[in-house]
Amino acid sequence: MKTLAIIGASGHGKVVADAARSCCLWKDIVFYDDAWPAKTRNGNSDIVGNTQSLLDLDDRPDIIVAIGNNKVRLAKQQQLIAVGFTAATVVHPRAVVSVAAVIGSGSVVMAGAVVNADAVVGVASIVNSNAVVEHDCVLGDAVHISPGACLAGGVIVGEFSWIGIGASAIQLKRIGKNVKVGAGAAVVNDLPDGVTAVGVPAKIIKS
Ligand SMILES: CC(=O)SCCNC(=O)CCNC(=O)[C@H](O)C(C)(C)COP(=O)(O)OP(=O)(O)OC[C@H]1O[C@@H](n2cnc3c(N)ncnc32)[C@H](O)[C@@H]1OP(=O)(O)O
Repeated sequence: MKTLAIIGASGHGKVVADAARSCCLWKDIVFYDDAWPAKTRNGNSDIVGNTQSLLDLDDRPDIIVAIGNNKVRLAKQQQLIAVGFTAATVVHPRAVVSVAAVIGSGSVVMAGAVVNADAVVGVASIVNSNAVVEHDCVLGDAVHISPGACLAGGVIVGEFSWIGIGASAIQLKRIGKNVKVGAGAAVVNDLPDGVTAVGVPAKIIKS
């Protein structure tokens, strides 16, 4: 068994650590954060180094980046993969993921989440607690589906988009890249790249 290094000693990182511990796939789970050595603890866990400390290791752990910002998370994952690290995929044992779904490397699926048949989740993505990604959805890289958000069948979400807590999208809608869907919104129309949409039904408030 290898060690899992979680990069990003954040609240999200704590939840990733809990999910990873529940998987029992790693002998040890440790945090790295560029705020180290000024910051040495994340909740009840030690932060053992920063990115440079990780790069200096001879015995390389698996990595998972737990940085909330979608673009920063993917960039950090790509930086580490480029020098030979392997990005783990963490699926909480109380998530339900279809055998016919694909979860990209470095992505996490939290407790209570459902990813149904033929759904595709890109790399470095977050399917957060109790979120639902229905059958045939296609999520780009570095997407975040917040807790309790629900995507009906066949929804497409572009890279770097963030679906807010408790939001939903009806079937077959296309949500572009770099989109923010506000907490509690209901997406009933396609959304173009780069917009922020809120409300029920979701309306664009920023482009
Ligand atoms: C485990 C975790 O914690 S995961 C994280 C979960 N968190 C979330 O899901 C948060 C989702 N984020 C939101 O909903 C945000 O409010 C966003 C991204 C939609 C908008 O954020 P900002 O771009 O900063 O917009 P801002 O706060 O300036 O609000 C702009 C307007 O939209 C309104 N608004 C913002 N969010 C919403 C919303 N979810 N629903 C309805 N109206 C909203 C504001 O009241 C404001 O209205 P006003 O201009 O009449 O005053």
